[in-house]
Amino acid sequence: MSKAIEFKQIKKVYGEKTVIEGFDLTVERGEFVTVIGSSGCGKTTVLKMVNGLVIPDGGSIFVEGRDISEMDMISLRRNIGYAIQGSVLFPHMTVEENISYVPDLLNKKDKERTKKAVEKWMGIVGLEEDMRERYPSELSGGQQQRVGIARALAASPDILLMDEPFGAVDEITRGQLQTELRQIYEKTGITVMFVTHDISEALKLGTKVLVMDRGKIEQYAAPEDLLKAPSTEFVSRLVEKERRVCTLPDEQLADCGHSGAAGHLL
Ligand SMILES: Nc1ncnc2c1ncn2[C@@H]1O[C@H](COP(=O)(O)OP(=O)(O)OP(=O)(O)O)[C@@H](O)[C@H]1O
Repeated sequence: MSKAIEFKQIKKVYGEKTVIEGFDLTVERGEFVTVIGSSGCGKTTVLKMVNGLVIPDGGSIFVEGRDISEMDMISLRRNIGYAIQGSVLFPHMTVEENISYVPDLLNKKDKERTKKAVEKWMGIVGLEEDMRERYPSELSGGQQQRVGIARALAASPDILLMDEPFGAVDEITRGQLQTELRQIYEKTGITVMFVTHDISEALKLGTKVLVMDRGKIEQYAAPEDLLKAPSTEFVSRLVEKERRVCTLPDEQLADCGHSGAAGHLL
């Protein structure tokens, strides 16, 4: 596997407060990394540093092998999809216009190609054809979230950053969106970094889980390893409920499907 994202000795200071220091992380290409940790521990900051929305105060970040401080932000972001919680759609644009916004910038002349991309992604995220002409205010929260995901994916980025993208939807929609996202990931082989507060979601979706506390990495491991061998007290407490939901012996934990009902633990 080659490296998609690499953080080397990253430091971030807000005002007087150092929120991240000595942060090293490698995300291999094709990995689905879920990021979980206590509130305010720096998850969003880490994510936003990948697409240059937050600039580190020390260290280097490499995306697909290139130091992002030497790249122009437009070409960096072109290759990185970004979806966040709630509706961040352009309210004055239809569903179609929202999804085609970035592809339109990229294939200015090829309207047909953009139209096909919109059609394809609406289908994949489960949006009905007749929603094309609607405005965000005419959609439910779950539908708006789907448009947000389609928009993040429509330019076919190699990397997808998601910050609690399912935080504002009901449990059923959330389950559907999780399944759809996992299928998109399996079909496209995209590299994903996904921030969540929900340990069940982190274990269910991730091929690797990054557990953070106060700007530091507590553990970075496959879900089954987190359950089998939590490396700190913090991780142990985090996965405790999941382990109780799974009443299998340790060696079979990997097969339990990580589908416990722990909900929001943090
Ligand atoms: N622009 C900013 N200015 C000052 N402090 C900030 C800024 N952005 C974040 N912080 C602080 O940095 C710390 C890390 O914030 P961040 O949003 O990365 O945490 P998080 O783990 O994503 O939090 P949560 O889980 O609550 O969303 C917090 O203490 C936060 O208050």
